Amino acid sequence: MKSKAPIRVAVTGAAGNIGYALLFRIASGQMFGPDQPVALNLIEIEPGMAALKGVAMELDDCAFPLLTEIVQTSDLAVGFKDVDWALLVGSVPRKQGMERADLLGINGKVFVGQGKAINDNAKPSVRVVVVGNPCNTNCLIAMKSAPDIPNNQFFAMTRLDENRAKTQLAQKAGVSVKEVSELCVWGNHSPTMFPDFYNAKIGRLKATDVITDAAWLKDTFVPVVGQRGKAIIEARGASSAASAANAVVDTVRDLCTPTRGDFHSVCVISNGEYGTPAGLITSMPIKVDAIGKWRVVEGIKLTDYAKEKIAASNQELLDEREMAFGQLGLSI
Ligand SMILES: NC(=O)c1ccc[n+]([C@@H]2O[C@H](COP(=O)([O-])OP(=O)(O)OC[C@H]3O[C@@H](n4cnc5c(N)ncnc54)[C@H](O)[C@@H]3O)[C@@H](O)[C@H]2O)c1
Repeated sequence: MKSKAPIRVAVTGAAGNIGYALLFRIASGQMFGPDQPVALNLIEIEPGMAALKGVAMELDDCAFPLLTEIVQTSDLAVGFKDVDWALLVGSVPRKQGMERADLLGINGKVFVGQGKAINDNAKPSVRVVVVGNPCNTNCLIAMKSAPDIPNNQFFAMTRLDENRAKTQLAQKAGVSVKEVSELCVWGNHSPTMFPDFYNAKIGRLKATDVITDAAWLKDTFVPVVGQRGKAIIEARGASSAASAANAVVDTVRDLCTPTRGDFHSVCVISNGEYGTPAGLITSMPIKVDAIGKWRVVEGIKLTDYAKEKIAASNQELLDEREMAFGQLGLSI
């Protein structure tokens, strides 16, 4: 049988913690399937190139049958050349004394450059998933900087938040996590996100009929999910890496696969669905149809409490956009 043409995947921040947990899963076939060859374009900034060489050596040493090529570069034009997917993981971390606005401005510049390079070098069908924080606003900036690439090919990641939320509900209910479905995380990938427990299901039941402790849902579950990243840093001394990489695999795989059953949370361009401000990259429930086109799931009923929480998270995104776009001279 003739083998398929490789899918070319660019990963920025490839020598970082998430990169180290992600690349081996892509190369082993967990993202695109066991018969789909992949080529990896690994992108780092200059100081990361030596470590990247070591990562590439380890990829070689795995002798992955599906891995056809490894490109190592700090040149964005080379890194994004002809890619089918651009996974934007690298990002400048917030340092002590740095204001949120400073972080938005510094990363904003990075994502302007990456957006332009994707626009000019990637395949027109490229799909872009932003992981590096603040991922929603970084994604919006990359999207604005890539005017030739349709807006619906840009995504930011809240799947880790969804996975975290599902496990919290499963553990509270004493059931397997596979029993938990229809749990959308709405809004910004930040502590303001809202994991919608009202519409979640546990088995065939409403989650709120299984977990009847409303105070726990509002006052423990929601903040635990929102603060989980911080709790991991406190426990591990480093931020979530393997679980974040796992969520990247989940996100891309589910964007490539027609959805059977449950929807998933992905930050996408809003067209005003559910009252979200149009033009933002915000997290909503997504399904993919038989020809691979994604759409926001319609008809979900939101409680007033949920609407309030989602509006607050989207307001944070509007504020981030204003701060970042002002500094970068981008227009809304
Ligand atoms: N969306 C999510 O759910 C989620 C979850 C966890 C982490 N994150 C974010 O993912 C990002 C990466 O996390 P990590 O733990 O791998 O960080 P890390 O610091 O271990 O690695 C980041 C890597 O990116 C590289 N880098 C920095 N700027 C770059 C640029 N302009 N181009 C290419 N490479 C660049 C660095 O050299 C470094 O190797 C962080 O912003 C983190 O906050 C997001």
